[in-house]
Amino acid sequence: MLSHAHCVIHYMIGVYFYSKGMAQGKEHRILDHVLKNAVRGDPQSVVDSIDQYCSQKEWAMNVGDEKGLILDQIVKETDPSILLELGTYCGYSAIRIARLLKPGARLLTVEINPVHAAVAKQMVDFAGVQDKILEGSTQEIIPKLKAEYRVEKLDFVFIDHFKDKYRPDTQLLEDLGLLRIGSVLVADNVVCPGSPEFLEHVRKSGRYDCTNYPAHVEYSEKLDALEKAVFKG
Ligand SMILES: C[S@@+](CC[C@H](N)C(=O)[O-])C[C@H]1O[C@@H](n2cnc3c(N)ncnc32)[C@H](O)[C@@H]1O
Ligand SMILES: [Mg+2]
Repeated sequence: MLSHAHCVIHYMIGVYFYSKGMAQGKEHRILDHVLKNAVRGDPQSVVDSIDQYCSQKEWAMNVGDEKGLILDQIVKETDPSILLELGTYCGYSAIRIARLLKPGARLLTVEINPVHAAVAKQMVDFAGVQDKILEGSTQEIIPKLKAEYRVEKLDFVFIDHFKDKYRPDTQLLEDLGLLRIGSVLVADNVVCPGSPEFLEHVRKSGRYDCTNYPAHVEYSEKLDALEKAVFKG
């Protein structure tokens, strides 16, 4: 059994680490790195700074620089006005996409974890982009997009949250009439960890034109891919 002295020592060690910021999670350490090293109002420097930290210090589940370049290319080709992201995490991909958007375009991004959403809000604010972070689950927020967030149809959707939610959330977007002919869905991690039900749906339902973009898991050499699925109606 721990003696009282042990407990006091434990507590003092805890206070020491907390005061040094070491009790914070990885997401706060990524944010601290950005706040110290990137330039306020410069989204490219925020993206670069996150990539630098996560490739050199601590791995994190941002889409990353390699798949990010493919994502950039698809966003540029699509030139979207209304965008939805499923899974914000620290805001990396939301900032990456936002830096390519024309004035007046709107990106809404949904995050279920309040710690991630809070970090992303500070990251987006520091980067100086206009992304709107909606805190809650995609299943709860997607049905509110039309009435509460003035979304008629989505031009672009980046799907990067829990892999078993890719297919039901895609079907929810279809059922609620949020997709138009030509809406572009881009799904991350379709190889690793993979989302086979989603791939089967977009490739076999006859409702999408699909393209696969092989790449690697962020900050690693493990194989992964993005899937682009263009809605045909
Ligand atoms: C892979 S990370 C997103 C990375 C981000 N797109 C990027 O590239 O910077 C997945 C995020 O989705 C969130 N998430 C998982 N399931 C969700 C759901 N059903 N609704 C909203 N967010 C969800 C997780 O909390 C996590 O922060
Ligand atoms: Mg991902």
